[in-house]
Amino acid sequence: MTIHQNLIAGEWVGSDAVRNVNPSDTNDVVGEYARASAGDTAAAIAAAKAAFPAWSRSGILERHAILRKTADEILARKDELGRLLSREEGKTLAEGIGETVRAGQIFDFFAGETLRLAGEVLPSVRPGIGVEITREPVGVVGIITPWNFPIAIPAWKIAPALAYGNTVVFKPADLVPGCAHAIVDILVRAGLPKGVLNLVMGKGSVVGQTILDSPDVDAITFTGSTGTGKRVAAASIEHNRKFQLEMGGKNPFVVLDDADLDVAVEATVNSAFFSTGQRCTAASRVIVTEGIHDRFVAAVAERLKGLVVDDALKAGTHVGPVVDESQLKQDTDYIEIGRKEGARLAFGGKLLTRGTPGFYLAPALFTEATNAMRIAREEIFGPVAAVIRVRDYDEALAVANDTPFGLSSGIATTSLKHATHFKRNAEAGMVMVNLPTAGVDFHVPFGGRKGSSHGPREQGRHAAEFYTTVKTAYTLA
Ligand SMILES: NC(=O)C1=CN([C@@H]2O[C@H](COP(=O)(O)OP(=O)(O)OC[C@H]3O[C@@H](n4cnc5c(N)ncnc54)[C@H](OP(=O)(O)O)[C@@H]3O)[C@@H](O)[C@H]2O)C=CC1
Ligand SMILES: O=C(O)CCC(=O)C(=O)O
Repeated sequence: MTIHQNLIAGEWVGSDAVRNVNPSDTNDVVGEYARASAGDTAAAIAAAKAAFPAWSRSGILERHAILRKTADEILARKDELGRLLSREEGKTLAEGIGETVRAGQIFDFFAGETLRLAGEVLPSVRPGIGVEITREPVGVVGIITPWNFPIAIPAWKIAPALAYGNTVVFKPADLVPGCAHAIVDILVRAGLPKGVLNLVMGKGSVVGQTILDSPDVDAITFTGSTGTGKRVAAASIEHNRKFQLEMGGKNPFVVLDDADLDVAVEATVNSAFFSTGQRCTAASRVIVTEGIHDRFVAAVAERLKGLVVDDALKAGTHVGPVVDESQLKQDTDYIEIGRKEGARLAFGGKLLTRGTPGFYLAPALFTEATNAMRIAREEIFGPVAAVIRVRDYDEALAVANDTPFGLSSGIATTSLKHATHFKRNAEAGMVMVNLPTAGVDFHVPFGGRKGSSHGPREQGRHAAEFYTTVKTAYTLA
């Protein structure tokens, strides 16, 4: 089997490789991927540092052409790349192709941003002096990504980093090196100069930690768990570098008595269970007012009965497997915790056997949960949701906001008054009305509040805030 190598200073290197398997069928080896050492990672950082002066001064047309070409190739190969994604991560083929298209659109968007770079010219408060405000690249950006969006998250970090003139050391999650390798290969063939983008696949404790500890990394953008996020923060403060964190969520979806039942059920099932619930924007707390509660729970259970949990690549599968054994254990441990806490398992929650050895779990719906239970407070990151019964809108809003997290939140209602009030008062970075909490646009800001996020927003033109640094220049006329 060919080894997919790391890219350091423009050279594909590495012979120490591991096999990556398909979570739908652990007998299926997706590929062999090189593992970078701490020394390889240091070499990648040095290469990015050496490439920075030239790349930061490169023409915007060159950057535009490379990003545009990358977008075109990703979009042209969406079926093949989407299939690779589903094979290594376990989301369904439709979800894998959808995510690949989103990655192509992100590269396209940031290709356009290179042509829209702008500054400001202002008069000084002192007569006879001019003031210019410009944005400059930050330097070497360390990009550390999770396994749950193996192509979209790397795309929404790599594309703006390069568009604004930074160089990159990219460390993808160990579970999903395939998509990472594929997009780096596309970018290099699109004409990226040597050293501008370096790929270091391997373990977080080795590769990731080397990036965190390096004084030559000027900024780190991270998506993943709260625990690792805190390490990124501590190391970055130590090195006085810029950092941006996207971490967990415990997102609420509120269903009011006046909701359209079909809309509420569809949004809940999508939010909680699609992509196997493995989205930081997934709704895992469904907060339902008394008047609709029983009808709503019955309708959700009915809808869940119709969901096919099976091999991600099979036609007709609605929910693929959990990503690996350790995440499956985390999910089933929490299902047991929920039972012991006194919540009622109204649907699913059992391990499933399919035609291939994979990590299959029936979507689990708890009812009679309270917001104090661990299943309502801690991120599970699987197809597990808890319904919490409340009296009215005011209590629903209070429960929705009673969480250490603040990424996304949603409401199902036909009341303009409640929708408007919820949009203004939900303590979250993103609010959805009659829509799932997950599944966001690629051209607008993405991010949260409280324990979910730190630093400037990702995506859209707001991404410039993290990937550039502002300079104010004064000139005596
Ligand atoms: N909000 C989100 O989008 C996500 C949240 N999670 C949450 O995190 C839990 C665990 O998932 P997991 O993938 O282990 O999350 P991690 O936070 O461990 O992984 C995210 C990234 O950080 C890397 N990493 C791990 N340790 C270090 C370190 N010491 N220094 C630098 N980088 C490091 C990982 O590498 P490697 O893969 O090699 O370990 C990976 O690339 C999930 O169950 C879920 O609750 C997970 C993924 C996404
Ligand atoms: O909901 C989405 O579209 C994005 C979710 C995401 O970025 C995540 O789960 O990490």
